[in-house]
Amino acid sequence: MTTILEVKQLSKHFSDFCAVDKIDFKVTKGSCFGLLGPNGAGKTTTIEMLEGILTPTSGEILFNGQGITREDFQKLGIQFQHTALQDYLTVRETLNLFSSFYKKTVPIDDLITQCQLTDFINVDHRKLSGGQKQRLLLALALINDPELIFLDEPTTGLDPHSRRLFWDLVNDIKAAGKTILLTTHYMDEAEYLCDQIAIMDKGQIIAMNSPENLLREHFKGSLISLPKQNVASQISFANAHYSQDSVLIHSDNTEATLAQLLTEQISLQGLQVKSANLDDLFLKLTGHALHTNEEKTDV
Ligand SMILES: Nc1ncnc2c1ncn2[C@@H]1O[C@H](COP(=O)(O)OP(=O)(O)OP(=O)(O)O)[C@@H](O)[C@H]1O
Repeated sequence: MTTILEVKQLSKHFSDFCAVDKIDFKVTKGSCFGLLGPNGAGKTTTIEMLEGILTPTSGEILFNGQGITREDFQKLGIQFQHTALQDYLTVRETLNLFSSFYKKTVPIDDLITQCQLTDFINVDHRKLSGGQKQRLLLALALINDPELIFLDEPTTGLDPHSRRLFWDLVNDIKAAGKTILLTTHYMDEAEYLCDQIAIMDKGQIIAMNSPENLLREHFKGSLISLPKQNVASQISFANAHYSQDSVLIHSDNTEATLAQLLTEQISLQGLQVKSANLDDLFLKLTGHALHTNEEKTDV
């Protein structure tokens, strides 16, 4: 497996604030690599250094084994969280305009088909829905036939149908041999799309592996979820995490844990035994949930 991108001890400080703190990772050619984490974790700062938008405070970025150069930046495709597009242009005119910025481009009609924009080519881009706009931004990121494509939180705010459609497009791009680096704070998106993920929190990478291996590594048994109101006081289990509405117990022996709950006269109403997902992993690793300010209590 060939490494297309390697990051060594990369850091970014804004004055005395450390937004990215000595991170290391490698991205394999043809894979989808995910940077995951809550708001403020340092994901955008990281990819903006990789894209050449921000200058790192320290560390190295290697592209195809060599220090990344200005020419290499031409081989990247970037879908920003917010891209300012020229007003009054249709979808096709916008694609034509961006196409004129590059020496090497792919045929616009191919991009229109690939990104499912056929029905909107003559529509002013300002009239597109959220999902349609994201597909246009994806087409713009692909216009220079890039080797490596950065997608910065591409499905934030989209409805479930539009997200699914976008995920299918990303998988098609990967199947065509392109490499994708994606940031997201949706764990299900990372689980669905990414071959490798790095979980970031407070500027650091706190776990990195394939989603399956991460879950296997950190959750040996089952995950028992109980509504919080069933538990009057803190229960005497190791590995109990309190989230907003529930108590999660990581159990190596489901039967024994259920027996203990009954012994402690805790109601099993609403109890679920489930497989752990990446949200559960984030809670376990950091003590706080990805989307709310929740607290963990180990008792
Ligand atoms: N130009 C800047 N000056 C000062 N602080 C900054 C600057 N840019 C980012 N930060 C801070 O660095 C931290 C990381 O921000 P960053 O945008 O990289 O996070 P993120 O993980 O991408 O979050 P989000 O999901 O909200 O986009 C945040 O605390 C942010 O306030």
